[in-house]
Amino acid sequence: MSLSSILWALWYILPAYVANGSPVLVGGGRPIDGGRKWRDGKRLLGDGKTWRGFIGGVAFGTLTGVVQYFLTPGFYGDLKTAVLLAFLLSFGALTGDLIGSFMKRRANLPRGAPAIGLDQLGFLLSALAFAYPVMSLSSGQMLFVLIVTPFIHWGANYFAYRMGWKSVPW
Ligand SMILES: CC(C)=CCC/C(C)=C/CC/C(C)=C/CC/C(C)=C/COC[C@@H](COP(=O)(O)O)OC/C=C(\C)CC/C=C(\C)CC/C=C(\C)CCC=C(C)C
Ligand SMILES: Nc1ccn([C@@H]2O[C@H](COP(=O)(O)OP(=O)(O)OP(=O)(O)O)[C@@H](O)[C@H]2O)c(=O)n1
Ligand SMILES: [Mg+2]
Repeated sequence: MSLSSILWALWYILPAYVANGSPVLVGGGRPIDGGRKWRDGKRLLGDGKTWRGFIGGVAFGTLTGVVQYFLTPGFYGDLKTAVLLAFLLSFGALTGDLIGSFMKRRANLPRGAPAIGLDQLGFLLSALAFAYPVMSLSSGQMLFVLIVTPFIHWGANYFAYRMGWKSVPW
């Protein structure tokens, strides 16, 4: 695979990364599950999934797509496509994140406990699936993004931990 197709793959997926990373900075407040429990007596999603994090993440991710369009209009064709793609990548990423937390709670893992694989790739697979109908990566590019995202995710989380934004480095 060429270097340029690798760089375009990272450019394509960037809104999903911003959407997934920004709740750490903008999240908080009322949890999406409203404190409700599932029939197993555990929380539906937990206090780590908030409305402010979800909506803020979708907003920043979508905004990223607007900025990307003005930097590389040719990649998207038109602004509408760029915005729709960024919205679907962001909404997909954060929906995948919620599904991941739902699964973690069912597996009796407390908020913030690591779930290797799910934490690093759940949001990504969901983002790719939501965005697929609008614009998609080649299979080689998808494979590349799937391989590098766990490393970027770990790097970003470690960075956020060192900055004091997160209490755990994962
Ligand atoms: C390849 C190796 C070994 C290392 C890579 C090192 C690397 C790429 C470091 C990135 C450092 C960096 C710029 C981090 C962003 C800071 C940040 C906000 C991190 C928060 O990460 C939280 C984490 C939450 O994950 P979880 O919910 O799944 O547990 O999110 C992971 C983040 C990513 C997968 C994406 C990485 C982030 C970016 C490429 C840029 C994201 C930019 C923002 C979030 C800023 C937007 C915020 C606002 C308010 C505008
Ligand atoms: N929809 C979201 C997603 C994340 N966050 C914030 O971002 C932090 C890190 O996100 P994440 O690692 O996904 O949550 P965890 O606290 O690890 O919870 P879980 O075990 O459910 O993944 C959360 O603690 C929370 O402060 C938020 O407010 N709203
Ligand atoms: Mg976590």
